[in-house]
Amino acid sequence: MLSLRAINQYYGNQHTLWNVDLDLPPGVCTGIVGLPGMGKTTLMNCIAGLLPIASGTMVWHEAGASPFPLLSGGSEARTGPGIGYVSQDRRIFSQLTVEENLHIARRAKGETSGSMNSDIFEFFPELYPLRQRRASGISDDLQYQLALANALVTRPRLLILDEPSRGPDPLLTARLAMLLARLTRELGLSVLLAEQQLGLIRRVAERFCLLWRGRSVAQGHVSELNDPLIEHWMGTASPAG
Ligand SMILES: Nc1ncnc2c1ncn2[C@@H]1O[C@H](COP(=O)(O)OP(=O)(O)OP(=O)(O)O)[C@@H](O)[C@H]1O
Repeated sequence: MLSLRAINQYYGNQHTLWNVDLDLPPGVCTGIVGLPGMGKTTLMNCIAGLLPIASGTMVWHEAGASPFPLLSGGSEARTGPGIGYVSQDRRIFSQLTVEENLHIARRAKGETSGSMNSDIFEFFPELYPLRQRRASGISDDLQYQLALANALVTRPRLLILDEPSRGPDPLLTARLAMLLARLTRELGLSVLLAEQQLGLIRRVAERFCLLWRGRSVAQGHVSELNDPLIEHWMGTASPAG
């Protein structure tokens, strides 16, 4: 489990994350919700090691192992427990083949063994016959699957997905829900998903964290993400407090 405590982050003088606490248990998908500009991507980038944190703690707990603090460096330090990240722009190499993309993803995480890990195709069977195809020549949906496969090929313990529904042909609700259910249930993966589409959050997430102006203002089981709460923090009216 990853435990965040009192995380603060600044862009220059702009205080962007304010004392954020969050636990990401194994086998659970947690949805980060909030209006645009509330800090979802910033929080994910901090967890992934792509942005520095001003203060707070971020500790990985694994059964039978010593707690592993994640704050000692940039993204390299996050490779200990293993974090896979699919950003809004997906980051695949479009001129390379599907197989070459997976190979580079493994090398980028320091895995040098020559054989391709075929297990990944169990989760993405549609990519298997396309192994030698250039990524630019496959559909948007399959490109998103490839970005997911790249993030998962080194078997991370935490998967972070930033706004998967933003793509032009999104791998949407039903398929993403099925995939995340398998990843959490079969692999015990922790999943953190930022998303403005509440329908997707309700379908795939078990827990939620609602951000408002960089503060975690509500957390709980996704069944508690009810209309009054959403209206209060994501409606047109300005919330009090
Ligand atoms: N690189 C940056 N430099 C300065 N300010 C930034 C930077 N990136 C984001 N911000 C600001 O930080 C705040 C949080 O932005 P962030 O992108 O994390 O929000 P978000 O909830 O992910 O929004 P969206 O849903 O639009 O992606 C916003 O006020 C944004 O303008």
